[in-house]
Amino acid sequence: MKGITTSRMKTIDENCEHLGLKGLQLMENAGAAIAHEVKERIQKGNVLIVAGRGNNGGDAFVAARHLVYDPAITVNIALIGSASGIRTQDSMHNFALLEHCRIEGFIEITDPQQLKATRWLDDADLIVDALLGTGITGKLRETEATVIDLINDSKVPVVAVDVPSGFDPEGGKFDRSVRADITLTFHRMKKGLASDHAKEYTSEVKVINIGVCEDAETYVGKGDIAAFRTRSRDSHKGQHGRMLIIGGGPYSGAPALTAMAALRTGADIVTVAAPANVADIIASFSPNIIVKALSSNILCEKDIDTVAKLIEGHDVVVMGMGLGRDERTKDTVSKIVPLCKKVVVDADGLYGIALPVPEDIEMIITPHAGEFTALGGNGKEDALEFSKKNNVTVLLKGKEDHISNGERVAINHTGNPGMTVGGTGDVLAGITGALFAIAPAMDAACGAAYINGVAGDLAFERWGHGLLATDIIDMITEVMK
Ligand SMILES: NC(=O)C1=CN([C@@H]2O[C@H](COP(=O)(O)OP(=O)(O)OC[C@H]3O[C@@H](n4cnc5c(N)ncnc54)[C@H](O)[C@@H]3O)[C@@H](O)[C@H]2O)[C@H](O)CC1
Ligand SMILES: [K+]
Repeated sequence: MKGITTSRMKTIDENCEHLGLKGLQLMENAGAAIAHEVKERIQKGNVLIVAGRGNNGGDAFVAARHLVYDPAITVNIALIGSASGIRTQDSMHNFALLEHCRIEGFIEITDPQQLKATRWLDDADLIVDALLGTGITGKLRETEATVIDLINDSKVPVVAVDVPSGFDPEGGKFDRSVRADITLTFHRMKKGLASDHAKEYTSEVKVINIGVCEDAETYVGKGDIAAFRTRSRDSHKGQHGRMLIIGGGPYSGAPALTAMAALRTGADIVTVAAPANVADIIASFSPNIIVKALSSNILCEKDIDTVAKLIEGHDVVVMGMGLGRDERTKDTVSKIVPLCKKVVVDADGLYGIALPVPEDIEMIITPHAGEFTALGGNGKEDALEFSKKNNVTVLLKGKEDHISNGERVAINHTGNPGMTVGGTGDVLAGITGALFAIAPAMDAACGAAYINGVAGDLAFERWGHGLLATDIIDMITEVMK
């Protein structure tokens, strides 16, 4: 079973919040499950909870409240750091409730020797490891590392909360980690726990349902763009994506819309390679767009060397809009795809690609229903199978967009009927390419569908059915705030 990444889990958490399912509710379910597991393992005795200052610790504070309800169980809590340093509201909330419970002993640890001095490790019948969960970042700090060694040296059975503390949820190798008898991981298997070296750190893993509603996982929500909204202060030019658009010919507006949408989504550099007859028109739309004129008035074989050189200097290619469907153009598109690392293909470009996509190319296609059928797709229910079979991420546009990378399907239900106006597909392709330059295909396609739809909804509020594709572009930054 492939596990999910921490960022995917964060997205689900944020989508839960937006659906009205609070983190505190999820924490309560997580903590109750921990308490249940502890009781399965010891009917009576001493439980030592080793807690960190994040939500991993918060889960254990809930478990403590549930456990001490049973007079046969005593609970001692060792918190790494000070209670005033508890980092999250949910964890602090559950810590405060412990004032009203029969907790045997509580200590704030700044020096691991303090834990040794309590002898709680010697007297414990079971340890709940709630030091660190998916919030671990970078090299293990000294206090935590020594406490982990003390836990392992104690030989006391360990129930790990979400992931063994110190273990990398993403599957990398960290220097030290708790060795658990069982790990209770919440909602979905984590990528690291599905890796073959996980066995060294936990004898068993149980996936615990904590009541996440399905739509938080299936529907694309604000959580799906969280990663795109923050920017590190020390960003440098080009870090947020250099995009090459190959478009235009019979049409000139389409690639310009794609370019402006990409810039508004945050792409640093956008170059449009367009047939000579429309190059100046596209350049005239905005000084923000770099335009390279190709050889004639349609994309053709003679342009391949020029395009190949341009591809080298960009992170992602977006191809198709406004190209027209001349046989020479379709043939040239099929020859350009193998030169790309990451490519978004839309509109007329879809008539030139060969499926399945070669393994070494990451492709997102953004067809509407008719284009999907022309590619051999069989309606929105086929998105998962089609993407798996063809090694392509599909953003199938419709009243609800269906997005799949062959592993899962996401549904975007933002957007409105006003968006049938020409050019919205060009805008979507530009947003998709800008995100694809800095994120995996599925995250980029989901994020783009959401941003495009919400920007369209904001434009609808302002202009109703009279909204234009350029209005959607103007709303992109509003959505990404
Ligand atoms: N839907 C869910 O998945 C739920 C998850 N829950 C639990 O939440 C944790 C993740 O919580 P988070 O606050 O993000 O972080 P952690 O508690 O895992 O860790 C942060 C904590 O650890 C310190 N820290 C970070 N890196 C290091 C390091 N290298 N060395 C030492 N210390 C480090 C940091 O300072 C913080 O204090 C998840 O695992 C679940 O257990 C929800 O409660 C339920 C729903
Ligand atoms: K843990």
